[in-house]
Amino acid sequence: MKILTSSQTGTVDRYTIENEPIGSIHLMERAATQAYRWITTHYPATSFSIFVGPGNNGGDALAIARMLLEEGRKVGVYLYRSEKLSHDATINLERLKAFPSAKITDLSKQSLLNIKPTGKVAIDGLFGSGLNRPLNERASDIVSYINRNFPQIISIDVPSGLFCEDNSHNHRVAIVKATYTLTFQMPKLAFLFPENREFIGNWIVLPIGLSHQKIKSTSTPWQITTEKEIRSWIRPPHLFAHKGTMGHALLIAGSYGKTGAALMASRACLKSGVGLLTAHVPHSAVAVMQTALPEAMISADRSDIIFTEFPDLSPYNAIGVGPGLGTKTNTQRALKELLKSAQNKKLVIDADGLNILSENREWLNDLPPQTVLTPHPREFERLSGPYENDFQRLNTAIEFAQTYKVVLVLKGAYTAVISPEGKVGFNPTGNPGMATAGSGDVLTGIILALLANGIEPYAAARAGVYVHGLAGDMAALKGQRATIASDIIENLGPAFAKTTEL
Ligand SMILES: NC(=O)C1=CN([C@@H]2O[C@H](COP(=O)(O)OP(=O)(O)OC[C@H]3O[C@@H](n4cnc5c(N)ncnc54)[C@H](OP(=O)(O)O)[C@@H]3O)[C@@H](O)[C@H]2O)[C@@H](O)CC1
Ligand SMILES: [K+]
Repeated sequence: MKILTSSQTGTVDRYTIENEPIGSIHLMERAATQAYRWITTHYPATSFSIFVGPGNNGGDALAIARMLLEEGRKVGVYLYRSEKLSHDATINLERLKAFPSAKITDLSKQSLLNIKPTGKVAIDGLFGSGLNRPLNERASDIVSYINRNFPQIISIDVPSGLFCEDNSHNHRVAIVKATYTLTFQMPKLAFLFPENREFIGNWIVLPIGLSHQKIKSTSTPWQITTEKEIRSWIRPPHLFAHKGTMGHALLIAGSYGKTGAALMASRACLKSGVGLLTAHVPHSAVAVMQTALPEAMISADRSDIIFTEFPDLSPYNAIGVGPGLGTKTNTQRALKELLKSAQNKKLVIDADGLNILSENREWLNDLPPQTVLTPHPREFERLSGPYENDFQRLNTAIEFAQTYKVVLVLKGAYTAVISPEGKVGFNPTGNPGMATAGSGDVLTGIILALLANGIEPYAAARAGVYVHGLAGDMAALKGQRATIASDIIENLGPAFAKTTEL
């Protein structure tokens, strides 16, 4: 699913109006109807305070108010800047006034202290995608009033005061904190940044029939990964598949006390459809690995406790390196050698592999093209330097992927997978229960398997992140809090089946 900027959405909006053809007032009616239906389904017998701004976001809110009145609900309508309403909002205000029961308060003529709220749920239609500057004092006061006085807030299209993309220079105190955001047609980029979570609450996309053709032809670097895409990348094993056609992966992982990382990444890799897996581990871990995971072949390091050397790479289609490695000098040296020798291999680097890279940033220039790096936010900060907010972090990450020609997996809620060309695939699956020890090792194992299968690195990373999240969601059905990495691994079978086989 594409994510467009607010100005691109405006273009699609105008195109739809001209080409469907549909009057803008009818498009507003369609949007308001969708929101009204959602609201009445989820709030069957509630009264509402409806806050209305000067633009078409306000127009939507006025139409919703009328629909609720028609149904016999009690609503109070609170108008901000009634003297300056948009054309379609004016039409909807007139339509609303036709209802004798309409209770309309003009906020420009009232102190907020004298306002009596109607019910406990606010509908926020102050500003939407047309916000073009941070809110002034009066508008900020209204936003604070809403945030303070209503335990539940439903924002129409966008929480008022939030810009759809860049909020670097915004006043964060002047943004509505929605319980639900009912957004039209496509999510907005700002919804995917963890720092905006307190404003957006749960977001729901309501389709309003904007031109598919125009959306398709509008180019954007931002996508949300869909199951349909995953299916096109991962095919179920064909009838004549054998372990040779599914690839041979090499995983370099573990150090004394961290054999678990090697074990979890290996198990996840095997459970993700690799043909053969060789795990290279410190000598002392061999017995544990062979006992716990008889399906893996083992390559033993001459060191008992850390990674210091690697086997001949020619048998392997893909290499994963990093989980539980430690950052000892000899390990660093071995990693440097590995990067040199793996120039024509598919490679995924995680955890301590990334920490070693951040201590030796010049090595980034020597990574094999399209290497997959999977940092969590702190690891990325160590690699790229500090950033001030999530929007800036995304831009830094895009630049980073382009500069070093790598696939960057920026882990977190809505993990962003960035291609060397700067395309971004946000991931919709997963839950907070997955922030648990070993979860990253599991992801490395999955991506390694898909790389060994021969899937292109950008697709392998997006698919890996998606299936990892889905397996985590399935595990969380038995309790988010109790989810551990092994539960994610156990659910890889059903998660792959759902996305690629059923
Ligand atoms: N996408 C679609 O297809 C559809 C979109 N629809 C809906 O339309 C919404 C977009 O409507 P929109 O463009 O009229 O903008 P909106 O957000 O209402 O605000 C603009 C107004 O606010 C003002 N203003 C701006 N910043 C301000 C500030 N800081 N402080 C004070 N004022 C400020 C600005 O005034 P000005 O800049 O001229 O002073 C202008 O008057 C969209 O979110 C969705 O809800 C649906 O109806 C149908 C289909
Ligand atoms: K709004």
